[in-house]
Amino acid sequence: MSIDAGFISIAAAVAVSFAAFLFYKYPDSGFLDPPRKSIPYKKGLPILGNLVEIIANIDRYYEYVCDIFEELDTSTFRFTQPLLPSLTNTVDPKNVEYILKTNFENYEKGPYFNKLMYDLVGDGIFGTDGDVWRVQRKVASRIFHVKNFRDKFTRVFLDQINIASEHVFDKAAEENQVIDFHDIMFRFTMDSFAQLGFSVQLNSLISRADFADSFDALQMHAFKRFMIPFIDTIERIKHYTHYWTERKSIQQHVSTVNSFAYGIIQERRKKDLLHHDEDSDSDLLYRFMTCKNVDGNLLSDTDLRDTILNFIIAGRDTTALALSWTFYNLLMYPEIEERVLQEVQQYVTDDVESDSVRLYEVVQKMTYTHAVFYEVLRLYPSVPGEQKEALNDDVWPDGTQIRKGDQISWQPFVQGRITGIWGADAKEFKPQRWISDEGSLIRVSPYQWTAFNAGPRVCLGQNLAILEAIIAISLMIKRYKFKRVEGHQVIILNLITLSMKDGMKITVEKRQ
Ligand code: HEM
Repeated sequence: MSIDAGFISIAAAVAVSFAAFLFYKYPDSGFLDPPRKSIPYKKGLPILGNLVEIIANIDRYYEYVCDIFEELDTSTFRFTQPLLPSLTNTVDPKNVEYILKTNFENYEKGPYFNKLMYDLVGDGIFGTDGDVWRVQRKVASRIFHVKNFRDKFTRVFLDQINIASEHVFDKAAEENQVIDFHDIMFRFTMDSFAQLGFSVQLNSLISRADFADSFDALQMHAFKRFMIPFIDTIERIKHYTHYWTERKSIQQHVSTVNSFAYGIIQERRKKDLLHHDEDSDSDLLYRFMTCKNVDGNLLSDTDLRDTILNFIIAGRDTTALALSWTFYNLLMYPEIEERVLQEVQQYVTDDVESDSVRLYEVVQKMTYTHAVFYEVLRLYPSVPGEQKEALNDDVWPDGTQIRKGDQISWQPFVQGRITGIWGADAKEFKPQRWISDEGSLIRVSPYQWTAFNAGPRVCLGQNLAILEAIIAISLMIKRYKFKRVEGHQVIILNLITLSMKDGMKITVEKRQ
């Protein structure tokens, strides 16, 4: 035997022994991520753990997680995966309360989350912790007061629905067009938030803004980063090959959203030199342009870009999706649609419809419509899953032992469908469950119904979103009868938000 052949034989024997050792050490879990005694886990492949199954189920990720909770009959379990941090999932409201409130200081978004989301959220409110987060939350919270809700925000929503009526729905009804309701809702919430947050008239309801596609592509990429190792390398290769394809690379999408955000900032800087007006002197952008950061300095354009993009994620996608899933359910259940219509006709009379202050007052009284919206967010929460990082070892109320650096996750989507939490009819759409025998809305613990998050980081726009949704539902249902398009299926698309794969195609009829 030559020296080379001998060397190859030895190397092969070492490799085979090492592989056998890995198979022995990780028979059903990920490399370097063995099971732990205190936490049930989902058995997977040797060395690869759950990685392959997760990738195979990526399009139905939260339904897949729901299946595992049911299969293992547990309220907490771990995935094991090679090359990714340990991930523990829980649906137990006591654990969720502990993570979000009782031991809030121990659970941060953390550097891992921030790194994966950085292209999109930068150092904005969604990706940061500690003082940097606290300052942004305080500044932003200044716009959420009753006077703004009543005198400004309601008017904006009314104006934008009127634009949608004139430019989209009336036209679709007259020309018997098929339109994508999901897309229209994204344009409605985008234009509404741009107007109330940045005093910008985007008019994307009139013609679609190209930045929206880039924004969506970046969200899809960020979601995949949590699930697929080396996704950035794959994207980098695509970046160098994109000249031969039609598709934009991630870097190009980043430039598109950046130009959009910097454009808004430049316009405002120019405008402020020329004149002041009541709206832009008190809006969100103004508050951030005039505040000081933790170092006592005014925010840079990069900080302002992060603010704009974070609030667009917050203000556009979440509410657009909630509205899309609301009409999806109304079209599925005509008897529920009929009850909403009756309530709307009772409260939103023609004179109320043209008076934003009265509209603001009456929508607060519409119990059934609120119940429908809450039920939608129980089964179709706009943010289906959440993730944080443990700063120190910890023990959860159910005894789960968490280690420093672990990623932990709770899923509003899964929590909403668990029979142990909501009863045997958990998966059924029943708005009535939100209404007490006395006819008032039932308050459910925010650690059980986590659609708006809870604790110190509860959604800052919760009341704004509910107001916007109830107004939009009321005006659309009062004016139009939407119809599903035969043969078109609405399919869940899991991103960071709960989207619709091919949108929701509808036709429109005007109501008399
Ligand atoms: C149906 C609509 C909405 C839903 C379901 C929703 C849900 C949520 C959830 C789950 C979070 C926590 C996200 C996380 O920390 O990872 C959140 C945070 C937040 N939301 Fe909303 N949201 C909605 C609408 C809005 C709107 C319209 C705004 C407008 C300003 C908004 C502003 C925010 C902000 C600023 C945060 C960050 C809070 C913080 O970290 O301190 N949201 N929202």
